Amino acid sequence: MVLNPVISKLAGKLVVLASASPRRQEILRNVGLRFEIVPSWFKETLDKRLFKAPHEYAVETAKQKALEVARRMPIKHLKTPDIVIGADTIVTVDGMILEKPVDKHDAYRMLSSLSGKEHSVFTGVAIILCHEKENEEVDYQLMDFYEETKVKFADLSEDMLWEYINSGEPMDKAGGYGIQALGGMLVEYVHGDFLNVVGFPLNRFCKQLNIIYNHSPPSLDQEHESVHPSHNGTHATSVHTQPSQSSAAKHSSSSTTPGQTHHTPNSPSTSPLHKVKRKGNEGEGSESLWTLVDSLSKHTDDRKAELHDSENTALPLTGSRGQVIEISVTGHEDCEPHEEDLKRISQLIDGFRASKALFTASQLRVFDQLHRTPRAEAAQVAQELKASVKGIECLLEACVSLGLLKKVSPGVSTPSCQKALYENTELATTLLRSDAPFSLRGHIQRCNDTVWPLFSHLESAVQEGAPQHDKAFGKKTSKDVLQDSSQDDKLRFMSAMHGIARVTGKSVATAFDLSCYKTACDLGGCTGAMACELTKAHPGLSVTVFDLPAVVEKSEHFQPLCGDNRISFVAGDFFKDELPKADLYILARVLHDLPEEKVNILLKKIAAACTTGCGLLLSEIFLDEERRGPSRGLLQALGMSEGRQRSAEEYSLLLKSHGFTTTHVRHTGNLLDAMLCIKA
Ligand SMILES: C[S@@+](CC[C@H](N)C(=O)[O-])C[C@H]1O[C@@H](n2cnc3c(N)ncnc32)[C@H](O)[C@@H]1O
Repeated sequence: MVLNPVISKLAGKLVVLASASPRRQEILRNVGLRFEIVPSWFKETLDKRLFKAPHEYAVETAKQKALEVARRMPIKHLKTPDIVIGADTIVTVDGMILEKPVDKHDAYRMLSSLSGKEHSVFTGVAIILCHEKENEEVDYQLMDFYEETKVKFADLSEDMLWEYINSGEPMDKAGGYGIQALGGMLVEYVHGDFLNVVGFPLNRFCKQLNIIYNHSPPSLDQEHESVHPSHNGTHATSVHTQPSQSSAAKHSSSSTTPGQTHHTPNSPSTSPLHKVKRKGNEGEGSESLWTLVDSLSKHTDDRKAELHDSENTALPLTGSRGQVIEISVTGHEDCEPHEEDLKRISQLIDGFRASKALFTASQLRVFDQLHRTPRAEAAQVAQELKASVKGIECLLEACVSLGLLKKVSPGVSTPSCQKALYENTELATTLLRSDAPFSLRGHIQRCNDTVWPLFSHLESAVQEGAPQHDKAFGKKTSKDVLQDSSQDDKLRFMSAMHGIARVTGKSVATAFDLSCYKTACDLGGCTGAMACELTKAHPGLSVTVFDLPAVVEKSEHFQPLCGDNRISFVAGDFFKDELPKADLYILARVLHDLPEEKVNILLKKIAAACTTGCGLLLSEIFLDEERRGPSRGLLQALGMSEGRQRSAEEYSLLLKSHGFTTTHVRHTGNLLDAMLCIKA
């Protein structure tokens, strides 16, 4: 077994995986490799047309990813890794390279092109060894390889395709499928390394590591080892003793950004900072390839220039194996931030101002006032709202810039001294007026009154690992805040829930065919907004809204919502009381807020109340598998006291542990996603 000796050689070394893919992380973790994860900033934007074969593209992308991290770490993280691993997986069919789909239609295009056919999955892997020298320069040596696996898909019907796409699984996967999960059902056969399809060719990687650590790599002064073609045809290399330039290197040099000077032997550098040569030389029996990639000074002056390179630039490092490559890196240039990055960061910095401007306008009822009296001057609005003209003028202008209000220019015939007039945008009319059917005013108020104070103590919340209810409200937990709240506060809470349920209810209620169910029970159904959408969408369904007595008592404030006599309210505590009988239970925005033990108590109770075939409709924000988004879920988690946000897969596993099988997952595109599970 090649792995164990390699693992022990890696002990104590800083191994870095330049990939955020949880699948790659899992594969490597499962074999006991200890590593840090530093996702690469290199964007996968190399021009595919410039590569003769698809695997060259995958290998080049893997190299660029690994190199970007290897070069960034000494500068940004102030530590030099010993080894950086980069990988890129692509799917090819009919001469096309398929990466990750950008949206559902792209996923459809990809999956339908794979239907009934054999395709290839290539993973390019780059291993970069970093050698820190005494003068604080870092030298990099590169080894790369790729693995090909053939996969055949069954014929996929339209229904199957869409069902799979709507599961959300295709979105972050090369070729639009994940063989290790639901996508496995689409596959007829796999020829080659299965893990290569998952995202990392482990077997081949271990062999390469074995070559690195059990045959010592060449010193930088030595001639470098060369490669032989591998037996499985996945890796064809040749040995060159003469300098030559590969097509990939030629092409990628054309993508060099202004300010950089990357040179191949055919275009020597005029002012190289580092000039590095690699010589090809055949080494008997060896399978390794070493490329001296680059030297990078850690001195401060050079850092700026190197950062500039490291952001997302395709460096023409190597061509095909065994060729002489020269690289020169110009330094001492100012690192200009990208325009996009500046926009993004200033949006984030100003985000709190925008939120607070919206909260204030909503609180002062600016949108209600402009609905009553559209096209009003700031002074008029100020007078009605009993606020200062100066303050209201600033607020109205800010709201215009945020797209909440429109500023109507005085007409041509009106005197130029006439003041600007303000009116609601459509967004304000639909969502911000307090009497709009889909008003989010209650939710906005709650954000202002409850979330804002909590977030102003975020630093201590993060330091202590707990939200700061005591600092913000003088109460211990969110439950205490709710319990001790006045009748008005309770109504406000319900109004906040109501707004979100109104805007999301239809997407959730229509996400699945529920025609087989006759009775539903919405546990924690609050004002009955979801029940209303469910009865509208499913004419044969009656819904019981089950909530705490204090909530049910006040539900009449929100009635009649849709005047349907198929909706009834039952007061109770779902942890203590018997649950109303139903053949479909609904849990919308309940589980994420509960501590694990309470989640299990509740699910156990529901499972006990269910007979076989009984449904459970869950509606929550589903995080993506890698927990990289959506940010509204992750930001919400920052202020949560007891619960946790989960991915669809995590919910699915949780429900499975209580005897429910997930049949459908819908990323609705609305604020909440949905999952339908059946009691097995
Ligand atoms: C976050 S709100 C969600 C409301 C609604 N499902 C929605 O999506 O808009 C949680 C709801 O669960 C209710 N709830 C909390 N604890 C409960 C309990 N022990 N028994 C019954 N309902 C409860 C709350 O009163 C509240 O209406």
